[in-house]
Amino acid sequence: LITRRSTPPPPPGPRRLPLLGNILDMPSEKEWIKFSEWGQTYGDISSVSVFGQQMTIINSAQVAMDILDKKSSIYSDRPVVPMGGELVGWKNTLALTPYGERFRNYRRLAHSVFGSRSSMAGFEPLEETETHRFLKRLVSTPDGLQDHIRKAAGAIILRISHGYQVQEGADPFVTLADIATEQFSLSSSPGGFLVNLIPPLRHLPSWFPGADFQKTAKAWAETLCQMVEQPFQFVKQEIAAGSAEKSLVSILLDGKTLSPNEEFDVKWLSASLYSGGADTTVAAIYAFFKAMVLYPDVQKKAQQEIDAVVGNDRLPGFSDKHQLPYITALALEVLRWHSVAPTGVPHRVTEDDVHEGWFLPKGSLVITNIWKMAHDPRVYSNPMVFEPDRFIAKDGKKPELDPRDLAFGFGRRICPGRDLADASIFITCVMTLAVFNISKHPDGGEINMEQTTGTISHPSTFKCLVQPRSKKALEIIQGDVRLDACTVA
Ligand code: HEM
Repeated sequence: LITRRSTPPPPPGPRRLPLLGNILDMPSEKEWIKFSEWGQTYGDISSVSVFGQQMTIINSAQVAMDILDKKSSIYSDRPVVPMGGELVGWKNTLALTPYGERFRNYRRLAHSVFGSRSSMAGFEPLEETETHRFLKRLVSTPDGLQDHIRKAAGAIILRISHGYQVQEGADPFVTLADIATEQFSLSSSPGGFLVNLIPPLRHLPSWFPGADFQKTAKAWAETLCQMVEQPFQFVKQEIAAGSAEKSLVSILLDGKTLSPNEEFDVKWLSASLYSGGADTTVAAIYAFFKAMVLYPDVQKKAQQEIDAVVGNDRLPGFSDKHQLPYITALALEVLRWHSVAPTGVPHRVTEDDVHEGWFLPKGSLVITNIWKMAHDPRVYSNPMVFEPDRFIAKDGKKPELDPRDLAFGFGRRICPGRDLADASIFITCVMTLAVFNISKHPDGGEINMEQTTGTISHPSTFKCLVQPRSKKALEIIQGDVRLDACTVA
């Protein structure tokens, strides 16, 4: 007699066809919309099967915490990405590195340098300096808003990771990193390369018909290598010359003799910050500008708070934050209103698990629908509206859920740059609003809440006017940039 222990069912979801599973149900873009519909139909935890692989979709922050935080020891691996991860080599960066020894080391190192609010405080002068430079670029060429945001985000990350100060105009490291990041995005998308859907293809030699991707992989691996190597060598030279600014790399290298393995970790971890932190911050800051165009009353209220607390004869800084509750709430609302990483980054389960009666097999993926969590009417009132007041307790009403509890992901893979992102968003909002008015461009047309598809999603492009608030504001922008060296304890 054969007794078979029956396996519990997978979480509910659209009907799976024999062989095909749910391939035909899968959205080709903006997955978060379809995933939200499945949430409505099947509940906060649902699942589909694609090429025999189960994908469990979580539509509520509470469920994500119950699974990814509380059972983090088995929910912290990443999927294998044949093209981007294996062939091009991005699996050496933190975001794609498998759960294991190297992963733990990366996280430990990252935490030691900027993993807490207090360690981040050492980078605040640098954030203020780079943001002031951003204001200067903006006043001289307001039409270049998107480029200026990108430059400022890259400048902050490269200073924190490598103590490198970007050049005005085209900067070689920023250009290189942006090319590599674009190649990452292309090489990790499931639809972009067949080898990502049919992994055994990765063993085809490059001369084989249809295996052109091998040549592309080689070229992109070279770009990635340059992106990792060049800034790292820069720090080594600076240390040798005695002129290194404090940065993640200089702190971890200075005065120590590292084994090749340890050096590998410092090198790849530092490069991981740019790919994880530049484009994400850009998307959030651009969303801030869009929100200010769409919500002039919010802008006015924010400026009134700055004027009352800071006055009009200096730029605000981090030291003013505790007196600026509305701006603090506004920065949180930026994070909630526009989901930078709408479907997070997939986690991979390393052991069979049963959650509330549903089966999540070893090797299956878990996707967090962060967009839905941030726009869930059960959690946020009028979720599509930009409304900072939701985060301020008033008349006995408690503030709504802090979006930092969901926007940065979950469990042991939670974004290690969250305090840095938080700081960058706050300082850009407050410094910009202190000296600029942001308004609709006369030939800007209709502005909507559209956002681009992809792991990192940007607000759709729009035109706006960015004008100094007064003559005095212009003087402040054009004043000297405080050149505080970074003071990392
Ligand atoms: C608004 C800005 C940002 C948002 C919304 C954001 C969001 C996220 C999310 C959702 C994840 C995936 C978490 C998970 O797997 O559950 C993540 C991972 C990551 N983020 Fe961020 N992030 C931001 C800024 C940054 C910054 C500034 C840095 C670097 C300094 C950074 C570095 C990383 C890295 C390296 C990972 C991979 C972590 C791992 O796999 O262990 N991020 N981020």
